[in-house]
Amino acid sequence: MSSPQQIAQTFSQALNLSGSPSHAVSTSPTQSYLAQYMQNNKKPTKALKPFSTGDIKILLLENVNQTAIDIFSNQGYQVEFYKSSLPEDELIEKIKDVHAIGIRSKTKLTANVLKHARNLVVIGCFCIGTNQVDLEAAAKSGIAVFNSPFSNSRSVAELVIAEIITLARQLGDRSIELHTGTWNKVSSKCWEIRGKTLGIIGYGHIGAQLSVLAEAMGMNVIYYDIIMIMSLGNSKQVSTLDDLLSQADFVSCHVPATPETKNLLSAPQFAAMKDGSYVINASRGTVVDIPALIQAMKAGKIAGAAIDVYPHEPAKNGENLFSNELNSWASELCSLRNVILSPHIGGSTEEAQSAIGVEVGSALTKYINEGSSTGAVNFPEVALRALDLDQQNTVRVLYIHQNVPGVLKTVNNILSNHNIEKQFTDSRGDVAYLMADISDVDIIDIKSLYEQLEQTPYKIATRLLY
Ligand SMILES: NC(=O)c1ccc[n+]([C@@H]2O[C@H](COP(=O)([O-])OP(=O)(O)OC[C@H]3O[C@@H](n4cnc5c(N)ncnc54)[C@H](O)[C@@H]3O)[C@@H](O)[C@H]2O)c1
Ligand SMILES: O=C(O)CC[C@@H](O)C(=O)O
Repeated sequence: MSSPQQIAQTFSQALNLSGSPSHAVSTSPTQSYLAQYMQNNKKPTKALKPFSTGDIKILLLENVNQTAIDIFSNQGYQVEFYKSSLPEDELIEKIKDVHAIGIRSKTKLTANVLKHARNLVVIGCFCIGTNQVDLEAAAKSGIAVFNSPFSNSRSVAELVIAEIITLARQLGDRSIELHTGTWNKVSSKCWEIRGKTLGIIGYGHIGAQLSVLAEAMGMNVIYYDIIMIMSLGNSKQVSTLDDLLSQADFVSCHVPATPETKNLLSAPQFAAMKDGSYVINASRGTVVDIPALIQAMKAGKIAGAAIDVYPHEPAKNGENLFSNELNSWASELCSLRNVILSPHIGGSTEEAQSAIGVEVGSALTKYINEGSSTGAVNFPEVALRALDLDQQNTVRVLYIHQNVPGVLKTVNNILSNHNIEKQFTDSRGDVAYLMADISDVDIIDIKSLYEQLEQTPYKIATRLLY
């Protein structure tokens, strides 16, 4: 029979974190098991404990809200926080060791950046848009991505209402004039919004909210979307973008950044709009072709525009929009009358940011602690009831793998010496995710289980929670 010292050595090897595979999250619990074992030379009654949350490192960029920092700190995670995004070389350095990263819209998590992330298990986009992340590269590396699908929708819709009125009344110009002392009391080409038609492109969370607010103010609402969507109130879906452009006095974009929505509004679309109509873009900077908009405004076709998002946005506050040579149109746009420019603040309210912090912070915590991927945008959605910590010697197996035949047979064979209490598996594209709670697991089994799962040819990432 092995002496306690021999067993201690075996456990230490199993635990050696420097040699341990990147997705294993376990340190002190097993050490405490070991201590008990060495004292008594018999198995402790409660051998396995959850991994130590103090080992989890989280990198938060772009001034993610305090509510998220509080959630992570309360878990005991190590949190590193930055107000702005980071240049790519610094990001690559920082991302190497962290288990989770929280970003907003500026940080580009490309395949090149992600390939340096040795321990990363999850990405939190503390916003709606996820176009800044290479979602496929993340999934193929076993990294789940979460966002906040609607916590800032109302804030964006309210900003757009403000912009519609501001454009209709040329309020921005009057304010700029009076800031330099010029009194310019005019009513020519200033309108009420009551009775005017708002055309919404993209009738999702934001478009639908906007529709309700606009109707409450007496506007007629039409919308265009690539899918059939139930209209709210008296709004009406039109079947083509041209239908919308030819009828609307105000056109507001609320679509995601996709190859199909790149330059969705460009010269031909501006030409199809009503004379003297207005353009609003608070979606993504790729959706409206700004040089074409400038030409349409100079020609008098478009009477005003409100732009909140840009193709190349500064990385932090204080940086100049004009200094990026890719924004060479910026000074020409600024010289035009009745143009409202805002620095991507559609979702920037206290209410939205704190709700997003709670929502995404909680999703990340659930994924790290329990493996639950419900709500992930790039990943199979898999969840089991929380691991029953009072149950003896139970381990949760999280196994992310290629979606190919034969995996379940192999994995269940590896687990077959244990009681599989519950199991759930699902796939999305090329990636599948299996979660199983197994009991009757001795601490010595854990290393062996881990190694066997890691050696399977389809493995993307393995985590064992206990
Ligand atoms: N300015 C900001 O601060 C801010 C804040 C939040 C969201 N956003 C952006 O707003 C956009 C919309 O957000 P949401 O929450 O309403 O999204 P959503 O997914 O709920 O709705 C988007 C809608 O656009 C439709 N759509 C997609 N492609 C289309 C196309 N080619 N033509 C017409 N319709 C199309 C979809 O079918 C969907 O109904 C996103 O890009 C998001 O990133 C910006
Ligand atoms: O807060 C941000 O940076 C992004 C806001 C918005 O564009 C979103 O996608 O939710």
